[in-house]
Amino acid sequence: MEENKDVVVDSDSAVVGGVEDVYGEDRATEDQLITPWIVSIASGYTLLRDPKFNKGLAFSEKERDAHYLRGLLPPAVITQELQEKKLMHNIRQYQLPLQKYMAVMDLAARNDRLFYKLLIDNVEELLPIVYTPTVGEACQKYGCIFKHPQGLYISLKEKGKILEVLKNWPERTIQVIVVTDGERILGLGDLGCQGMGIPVGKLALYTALGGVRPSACLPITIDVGTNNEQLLKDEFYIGLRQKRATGQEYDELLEEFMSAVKKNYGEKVVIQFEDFANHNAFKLLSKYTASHLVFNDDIQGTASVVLAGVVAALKLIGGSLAEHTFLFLGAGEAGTGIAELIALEMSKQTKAPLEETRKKIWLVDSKGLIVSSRKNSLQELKKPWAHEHEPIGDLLSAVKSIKPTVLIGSSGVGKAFTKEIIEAMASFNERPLIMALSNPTLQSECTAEEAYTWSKGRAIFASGSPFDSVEYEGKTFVPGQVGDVTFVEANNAYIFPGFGFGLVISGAIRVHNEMLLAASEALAGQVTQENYEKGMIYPPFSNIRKISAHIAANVAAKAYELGVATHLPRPGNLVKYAESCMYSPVYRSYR
Ligand SMILES: NC(=O)C1=CN([C@@H]2O[C@H](COP(=O)(O)OP(=O)(O)OC[C@H]3O[C@@H](n4cnc5c(N)ncnc54)[C@H](OP(=O)(O)O)[C@@H]3O)[C@@H](O)[C@H]2O)C=CC1
Ligand SMILES: CC(=O)C(=O)O
Ligand SMILES: [Mg+2]
Repeated sequence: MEENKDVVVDSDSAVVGGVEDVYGEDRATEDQLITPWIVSIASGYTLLRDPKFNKGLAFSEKERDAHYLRGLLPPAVITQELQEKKLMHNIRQYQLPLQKYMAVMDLAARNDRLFYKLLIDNVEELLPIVYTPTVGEACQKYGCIFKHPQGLYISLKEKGKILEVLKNWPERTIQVIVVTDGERILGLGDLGCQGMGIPVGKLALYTALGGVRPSACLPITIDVGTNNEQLLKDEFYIGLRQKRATGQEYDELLEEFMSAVKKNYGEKVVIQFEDFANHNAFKLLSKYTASHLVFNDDIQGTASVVLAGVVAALKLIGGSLAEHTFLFLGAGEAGTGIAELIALEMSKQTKAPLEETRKKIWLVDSKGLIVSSRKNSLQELKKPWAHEHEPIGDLLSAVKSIKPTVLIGSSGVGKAFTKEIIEAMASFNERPLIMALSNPTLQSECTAEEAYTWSKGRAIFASGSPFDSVEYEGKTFVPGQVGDVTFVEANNAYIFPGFGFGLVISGAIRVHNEMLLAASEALAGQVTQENYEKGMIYPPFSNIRKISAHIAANVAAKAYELGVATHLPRPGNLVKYAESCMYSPVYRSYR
C-alpha cells in the first residue's frame, strides 16, 4: 500500500500537536502534506487581516461586538482621520524615499481604504513616493523589497494556461488592467519582472486620482525574461532567469494573453500598455487597437498631457499652435506619440493636411536630426518626421539651425539639455517652452534650476519628475513656480486616470485619437486664470480628482459621439455622473 503522506494522528509520533490541533497542522513534520484552509466569512481575525475590509482601531464598539473582534484590538477607538494623521507622521520620520515607499505599500497590504485616503489627501507629498521617481528605485530593488504579490505574474511558464492564471486572481469584475513586460521601465531600461512596481503604482493612481474602485484594477507583469545581465546574476531577482523571448515566442504569449483577457473580462476592460520597449509597444498597439479596448500610456497618454501643456502655454507665450516650431530630443514612444498628436491638433485647427502640419515638428534621435536622407534606414515610426534638411549630428546644432520655440526632451538621457542649448533657446525666444519629460529625476534632460538660471528666468519649464525648491539670486523658489518659470509635472499621470475612467463610465469598447484630443482639451481647460497669472501651464495636482472628472466626462462625451460607448442611455451631465461614480475611501459601517 502506498504510504499516506497526509497528516495522520498517531499517538506514538514524536511530533506533539498543539492544544485542539484537529487539523493536525502542528503535528505535521516538514515532509508531511497539509491542507491550506480558511474560513470564508470575514469576521474576527480574518476581518482584520483582509485589506479590503480592515479598519484597524477605527472599528466601532458595536462592530467589535458584532464581528467577533473583542480582544483582538486594544480598547481605543479612533477615527480614520486620526489614523491618517498618525501614518503621515510615521511616514515623514523616514529619511529615505524607498523606506517611505515600503511603509506606504505595507499600508496598502493592510488597509485599502486608509491607503487610498492617505494618497488622495496627501497627493502632492505621496505622488513622488508611489510614482516617479521613487517607484523607479523600487523596481530596481524589487527583488529585495518583495513581500507579497500585488498583481499577476504571467511568465513563459504559464504559456497555454493564461486563462487559468487570470481566474486565480481573487476579483472577478475587472475594469482596468495595466500591463508591462518590464523592458523599458521609465528611463531605467530593462528591469524584467521587477517592472511590476509600475502597473501597481499606475493603478494606485487610477483609484486615487481617477476614482476607479481598487478591486476593479488588475496590475499584470508579463515575464518573457530579461536582457539585464545584472538582474540575471542577482540572487534576489524574482523573474525568469533567461534572456528575453522574442519573435514568434513573444507574439504567441501576448496573443494568448490578449484573448484570455477578453474571454475572461469581456470587451469593456481597459488594457493599458505601460513601459514596453518601443519595438513591441507600437506593434501591440496597432495589432490590438481594432479588436480590444487598448491604450498605450507612453505613446498616447503622454501625447495628450503634453499637448494640453503646450496649448495652455500658448496663453503665456502667444501665437497659435501652428505658428510654433517643435524640436524633440528622443524619437521613440513618447517623442513620436506627442509629435503626432500635436500635428493632428494643428491639422484640425488649420484644416491643413497632416503631412503639412508634421513639417512644423522636428525630431532628433541617437543618430542626430531625422532628415529625408536617412529615410531608408529609419524605423517606420520615424519616417513621417524625415523632412528635407541637411544632416545634423547633435542637438545644439539642430537647435541653432531649426530655431524651435518649443524644446521637448523624451530621450531618457539625463542632462542632455546643456547650458549652451538652453541659452540658444533663450537667445531667439522671449519665452522658450522647455519640457524635460524623461523619468525618473536623474534621466531628466535638465533640472528646473538649470532651465531657470540658464534662461535668466524667461523659460517656461515643465518636467516629468518633480524637482525640489530652488535657490536663485538669494530667493527660494518652490516647485510649481519660480518667478516666471514654472516647473510643474508634465507627466501622463494627469491624463491616464481620468482617461481610463471616461472609458469605464461610458462603457467604451475602443479608443480613438479624437478621445485623446478630448482629454487634452479638458486638462488644458482646467488651468485657471489664477494659474496662468503664476505662469503655470498645468493645474495644481491637489485638484486632480476634479480634473479627472472633467477629463473622464470629455472622453466619455467623445465616446458617445463616436458611437463606441455602450453605457446607455447617455447620462445628461457627464461631469456630475463621473463624480458620482468615483470611489470614496471613507470607511463604511458594518451591520
Ligand atoms: N513625462 C511623462 O509622462 C513620460 C515620460 N517618458 C520618459 O521618456 C523617456 C523616453 O521614453 P520612450 O519614448 O518610451 O523611450 P524610447 O526608447 O521609445 O525612445 C527613446 C528615444 O530617445 C533616443 N535617444 C536615446 N539616447 C539618445 C541620445 N544620447 N541622443 C539622442 N537621442 C537619444 C532614442 O534614439 P534611437 O531611436 O536612435 O534609439 C529614441 O528615439 C523615458 O525616460 C521615459 O521615462 C515616457 C513616457 C511618459
Ligand atoms: C511617466 C511614464 O509613463 C514613463 O516615464 O514611462
Ligand atoms: Mg510609462
